[in-house]
Amino acid sequence: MSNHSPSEQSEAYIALGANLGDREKSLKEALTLLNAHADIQVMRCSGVYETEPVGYLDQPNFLNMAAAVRTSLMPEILLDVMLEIENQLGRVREIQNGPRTADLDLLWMDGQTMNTPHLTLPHPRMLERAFVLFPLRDIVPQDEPSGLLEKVTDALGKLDGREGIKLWTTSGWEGGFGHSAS
Ligand SMILES: Nc1ncnc2c1ncn2[C@@H]1O[C@H](COP(=O)(O)OP(=O)(O)OP(=O)(O)O)[C@@H](O)[C@H]1O
Ligand SMILES: Nc1nc2c(c(=O)[nH]1)N=C(CO)CN2
Repeated sequence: MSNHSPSEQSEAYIALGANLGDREKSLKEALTLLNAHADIQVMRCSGVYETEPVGYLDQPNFLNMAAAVRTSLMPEILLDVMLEIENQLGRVREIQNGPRTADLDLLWMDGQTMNTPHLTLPHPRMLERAFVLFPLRDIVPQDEPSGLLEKVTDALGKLDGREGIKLWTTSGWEGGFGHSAS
Protein backbone atom coordinates (compact mmCIF):
# COMPACT_ATOMS: atom_id res chain seq x y z
CA MET A 1 0.00 0.00 0.00
CA SER A 2 1.21 3.52 -0.75
CA ASN A 3 2.01 5.77 2.21
CA HIS A 4 0.83 8.75 0.24
CA SER A 5 -2.66 10.14 -0.23
CA PRO A 6 -3.93 9.94 -3.81
CA SER A 7 -4.79 13.65 -3.84
CA GLU A 8 -1.50 15.53 -3.48
CA GLN A 9 -1.09 17.44 -0.21
CA SER A 10 -3.15 17.83 2.95
CA GLU A 11 -2.94 20.40 5.71
CA ALA A 12 -2.76 18.82 9.14
CA TYR A 13 -2.93 20.45 12.57
CA ILE A 14 -0.82 18.94 15.33
CA ALA A 15 -0.93 19.75 19.07
CA LEU A 16 2.34 19.51 20.97
CA GLY A 17 2.83 19.36 24.73
CA ALA A 18 5.73 18.82 27.13
CA ASN A 19 6.05 18.99 30.91
CA LEU A 20 9.31 17.19 31.72
CA GLY A 21 12.94 18.22 31.14
CA ASP A 22 13.72 21.23 28.95
CA ARG A 23 10.16 21.69 27.71
CA GLU A 24 10.86 24.40 25.14
CA LYS A 25 13.75 22.43 23.67
CA SER A 26 11.58 19.30 23.35
CA LEU A 27 8.89 21.21 21.45
CA LYS A 28 11.46 22.73 19.12
CA GLU A 29 13.11 19.36 18.53
CA ALA A 30 9.77 17.73 17.78
CA LEU A 31 9.07 20.37 15.12
CA THR A 32 12.58 20.04 13.69
CA LEU A 33 12.15 16.26 13.42
CA LEU A 34 8.73 16.64 11.78
CA ASN A 35 10.12 19.10 9.26
CA ALA A 36 13.14 16.86 8.58
CA HIS A 37 10.79 14.19 7.20
CA ALA A 38 10.86 14.28 3.40
CA ASP A 39 7.03 14.38 3.18
CA ILE A 40 6.24 16.90 5.94
CA GLN A 41 6.70 20.67 5.91
CA VAL A 42 6.03 22.78 8.99
CA MET A 43 4.09 25.78 7.68
CA ARG A 44 2.90 27.69 10.77
CA CYS A 45 3.65 27.54 14.50
CA SER A 46 1.47 29.00 17.26
CA GLY A 47 2.77 30.77 20.30
CA VAL A 48 4.00 28.57 23.14
CA TYR A 49 1.65 28.63 26.16
CA GLU A 50 2.35 27.58 29.73
CA THR A 51 -0.69 25.64 30.94
CA GLU A 52 -1.82 24.07 34.18
CA PRO A 53 -2.24 20.29 33.99
CA VAL A 54 -5.70 18.99 33.12
CA GLY A 55 -6.91 15.51 34.07
CA TYR A 56 -4.07 14.19 36.22
CA LEU A 57 -3.29 17.22 38.38
CA ASP A 58 -0.23 16.18 40.41
CA GLN A 59 2.34 16.99 37.72
CA PRO A 60 4.29 20.05 36.50
CA ASN A 61 2.83 22.71 34.23
CA PHE A 62 2.98 22.00 30.50
CA LEU A 63 4.20 24.01 27.58
CA ASN A 64 1.67 23.58 24.78
CA MET A 65 1.60 24.76 21.20
CA ALA A 66 0.17 23.80 17.81
CA ALA A 67 1.60 23.58 14.30
CA ALA A 68 0.11 23.40 10.81
CA VAL A 69 1.99 21.08 8.49
CA ARG A 70 1.66 20.27 4.81
CA THR A 71 2.02 16.61 3.98
CA SER A 72 1.39 14.03 1.29
CA LEU A 73 1.26 11.24 3.90
CA MET A 74 -1.87 9.31 4.76
CA PRO A 75 -3.16 10.22 8.27
CA GLU A 76 -2.15 6.85 9.80
CA ILE A 77 1.38 7.22 8.48
CA LEU A 78 1.65 10.80 9.72
CA LEU A 79 0.55 9.55 13.16
CA ASP A 80 3.23 6.83 13.06
CA VAL A 81 5.86 9.48 12.33
CA MET A 82 4.57 11.55 15.27
CA LEU A 83 4.64 8.57 17.67
CA GLU A 84 8.19 7.77 16.55
CA ILE A 85 9.21 11.37 17.31
CA GLU A 86 7.68 11.06 20.80
CA ASN A 87 9.83 7.97 21.32
CA GLN A 88 12.95 9.69 20.00
CA LEU A 89 12.39 12.49 22.50
CA GLY A 90 12.29 9.97 25.31
CA ARG A 91 8.59 9.58 26.03
CA VAL A 92 7.73 6.74 28.41
CA ARG A 93 4.01 5.95 28.89
CA GLU A 94 3.40 5.35 32.60
CA ILE A 95 0.38 7.30 33.88
CA GLN A 96 -2.64 8.07 31.74
CA ASN A 97 -2.75 11.86 31.25
CA GLY A 98 0.54 11.92 33.17
CA PRO A 99 3.86 13.73 32.65
CA ARG A 100 5.68 13.50 29.31
CA THR A 101 8.76 14.90 27.55
CA ALA A 102 6.77 15.23 24.35
CA ASP A 103 3.19 14.50 23.31
CA LEU A 104 2.05 14.97 19.72
CA ASP A 105 -1.65 14.69 18.90
CA LEU A 106 -3.10 14.76 15.39
CA LEU A 107 -6.04 17.14 15.67
CA TRP A 108 -7.43 17.76 12.24
CA MET A 109 -6.61 16.88 8.66
CA ASP A 110 -8.65 18.77 6.04
CA GLY A 111 -11.83 17.87 7.98
CA GLN A 112 -11.37 14.12 7.36
CA THR A 113 -13.17 11.84 9.79
CA MET A 114 -12.03 8.36 10.80
CA ASN A 115 -12.32 6.07 13.77
CA THR A 116 -9.94 3.12 13.87
CA PRO A 117 -8.27 1.47 16.90
CA HIS A 118 -5.14 3.45 16.01
CA LEU A 119 -6.49 6.86 15.01
CA THR A 120 -9.58 8.99 15.58
CA LEU A 121 -10.02 12.14 13.51
CA PRO A 122 -10.81 14.85 14.38
CA HIS A 123 -9.09 14.31 17.75
CA PRO A 124 -12.05 13.53 20.05
CA ARG A 125 -11.00 15.84 22.90
CA MET A 126 -9.59 18.80 20.98
CA LEU A 127 -12.58 21.13 21.39
CA GLU A 128 -12.75 20.60 25.18
CA ARG A 129 -9.14 21.60 25.82
CA ALA A 130 -8.14 25.21 26.31
CA PHE A 131 -4.50 24.11 26.02
CA VAL A 132 -5.29 23.02 22.43
CA LEU A 133 -7.75 25.78 21.44
CA PHE A 134 -5.64 28.82 22.37
CA PRO A 135 -2.65 27.68 20.29
CA LEU A 136 -4.89 26.57 17.39
CA ARG A 137 -6.52 29.98 17.21
CA ASP A 138 -3.08 31.48 16.48
CA ILE A 139 -2.57 29.47 13.29
CA VAL A 140 -5.93 28.66 11.65
CA PRO A 141 -6.39 31.16 8.82
CA GLN A 142 -9.66 33.04 8.26
CA ASP A 143 -10.16 31.24 4.95
CA GLU A 144 -9.40 27.70 6.20
CA PRO A 145 -11.67 25.71 3.86
CA SER A 146 -12.78 22.77 6.04
CA GLY A 147 -14.57 24.66 8.85
CA LEU A 148 -11.89 24.41 11.55
CA LEU A 149 -11.88 28.09 12.47
CA GLU A 150 -15.64 28.10 13.16
CA LYS A 151 -15.29 25.05 15.43
CA VAL A 152 -12.36 26.57 17.34
CA THR A 153 -14.06 29.96 17.74
CA ASP A 154 -17.29 28.34 18.89
CA ALA A 155 -15.48 26.11 21.42
CA LEU A 156 -13.44 29.02 22.77
CA GLY A 157 -16.67 30.96 23.30
CA LYS A 158 -17.90 28.18 25.60
CA LEU A 159 -14.80 28.19 27.85
CA ASP A 160 -14.62 30.12 31.13
CA GLY A 161 -11.82 32.58 30.50
CA ARG A 162 -8.24 31.45 30.01
CA GLU A 163 -8.36 28.47 32.43
CA GLY A 164 -4.72 28.43 33.57
CA ILE A 165 -3.23 29.36 30.18
CA LYS A 166 -0.57 32.02 29.73
CA LEU A 167 1.56 32.97 26.76
CA TRP A 168 5.18 31.85 27.27
CA THR A 169 6.67 32.98 23.95
CA THR A 170 5.32 33.90 20.53
CA SER A 171 7.82 31.37 19.10
CA GLY A 172 7.98 32.55 15.44
CA TRP A 173 9.64 29.18 14.85
CA GLU A 174 8.11 28.54 11.42
CA GLY A 175 10.54 31.14 10.05
CA GLY A 176 13.31 28.65 10.77
CA PHE A 177 11.69 25.99 8.60
CA GLY A 178 11.56 28.06 5.44
CA HIS A 179 8.08 27.10 4.27
CA SER A 180 6.01 29.86 5.84
CA ALA A 181 4.99 31.60 2.60
CA SER A 182 1.79 29.96 1.34
N1 LIG B 1 -6.00 11.89 16.73
C1 LIG B 1 -5.09 11.20 17.43
N2 LIG B 1 -3.89 11.75 17.74
C2 LIG B 1 -2.97 11.08 18.47
N3 LIG B 1 -3.13 9.81 18.93
C3 LIG B 1 -4.31 9.21 18.64
C4 LIG B 1 -5.33 9.87 17.89
N4 LIG B 1 -6.37 9.03 17.77
C5 LIG B 1 -6.03 7.89 18.39
N5 LIG B 1 -4.80 8.00 18.92
C6 LIG B 1 -4.14 6.92 19.66
O1 LIG B 1 -4.02 7.29 21.01
C7 LIG B 1 -2.95 6.53 21.52
C8 LIG B 1 -2.52 7.06 22.90
O2 LIG B 1 -2.05 8.36 22.77
P1 LIG B 1 -1.42 9.11 24.02
O3 LIG B 1 -0.73 8.16 24.93
O4 LIG B 1 -0.59 10.25 23.46
O5 LIG B 1 -2.72 9.66 24.75
P2 LIG B 1 -2.70 10.83 25.74
O6 LIG B 1 -1.93 11.97 25.11
O7 LIG B 1 -2.26 10.37 27.09
O8 LIG B 1 -4.23 11.24 25.84
P3 LIG B 1 -5.05 12.13 24.84
O9 LIG B 1 -5.31 11.27 23.61
O10 LIG B 1 -6.28 12.43 25.61
O11 LIG B 1 -4.25 13.36 24.50
C9 LIG B 1 -1.90 6.60 20.43
O12 LIG B 1 -1.04 5.49 20.46
C10 LIG B 1 -2.74 6.65 19.16
O13 LIG B 1 -2.75 5.39 18.47
N1 LIG C 1 -2.15 21.44 30.46
C1 LIG C 1 -2.13 20.23 29.88
N2 LIG C 1 -2.76 19.21 30.49
C2 LIG C 1 -2.75 17.98 29.89
C3 LIG C 1 -2.09 17.79 28.66
C4 LIG C 1 -1.44 18.88 28.06
O1 LIG C 1 -0.83 18.77 26.97
N3 LIG C 1 -1.49 20.09 28.70
N4 LIG C 1 -2.12 16.57 28.06
C5 LIG C 1 -2.81 15.58 28.60
C6 LIG C 1 -2.93 14.29 27.88
O2 LIG C 1 -2.80 14.41 26.55
C7 LIG C 1 -3.47 15.68 29.90
N5 LIG C 1 -3.40 16.97 30.47
